Amino acid sequence: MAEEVKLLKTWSSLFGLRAVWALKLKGVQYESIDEDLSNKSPLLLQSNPVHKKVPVLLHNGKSISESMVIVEYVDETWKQKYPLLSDDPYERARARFWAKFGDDKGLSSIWNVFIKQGKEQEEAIGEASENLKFLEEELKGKKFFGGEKIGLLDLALGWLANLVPVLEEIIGVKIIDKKKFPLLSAWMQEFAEAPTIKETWPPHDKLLTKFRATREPYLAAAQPK
Ligand SMILES: N[C@@H](CCC(=O)N[C@@H](CS)C(=O)NCC(=O)O)C(=O)O
Repeated sequence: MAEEVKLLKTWSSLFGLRAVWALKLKGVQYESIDEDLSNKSPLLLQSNPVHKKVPVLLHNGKSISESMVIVEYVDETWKQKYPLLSDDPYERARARFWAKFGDDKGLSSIWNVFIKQGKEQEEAIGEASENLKFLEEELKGKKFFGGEKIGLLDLALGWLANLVPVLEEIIGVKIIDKKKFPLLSAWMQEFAEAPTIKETWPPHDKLLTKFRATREPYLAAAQPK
């Protein structure tokens, strides 16, 4: 029986990209369905009734939500090609730990650099740098977080390579400085240049427009009344 694989996402969702990358690295054929998040489809509401968010993977009618859950599901379901996690339980645990760290601490600290200004932004830069130092350390002796090739943790942290240069351009502040974070900077380049990643990278100009608009309400709220 032919498999039915569908992915609900948006063009700009960095979480959605994790699922796209996992499916593409595995060579899984799938139908991509772009959602309008201002008018969510009945399919999205039915398949992710708890969070009502993209991405959602639909595999032979079963729905799987949360990007990193999807990445692991894809890895376990299409085992033969391109394993995303090591066979070693300790390595697997580390990859999952840093993936969670990236979402829990990394993303929010970098987002704060983007939306804050003045002293608050300086504090956020300090916090983001402390978090980035851990990731720089994790890359020692490796080309990718997964070792010689892209693995689960690279997909989890792909937003760093994808989003941070856009945010930096908008605010005119360097968050991942080459001198301070040479390994992370080299990784960002290697990751972005990998064929599967490059072909799915959202257009830079479109991201700039989207994130400029996303920042506007934060700037307006900071204006003295
Ligand atoms: N933790 C979720 C986050 C997903 C998420 O935040 N998706 C956003 C798009 S980037 C969304 O669907 N937002 C719609 C909403 O919040 O109503 C994951 O990893 O999948």
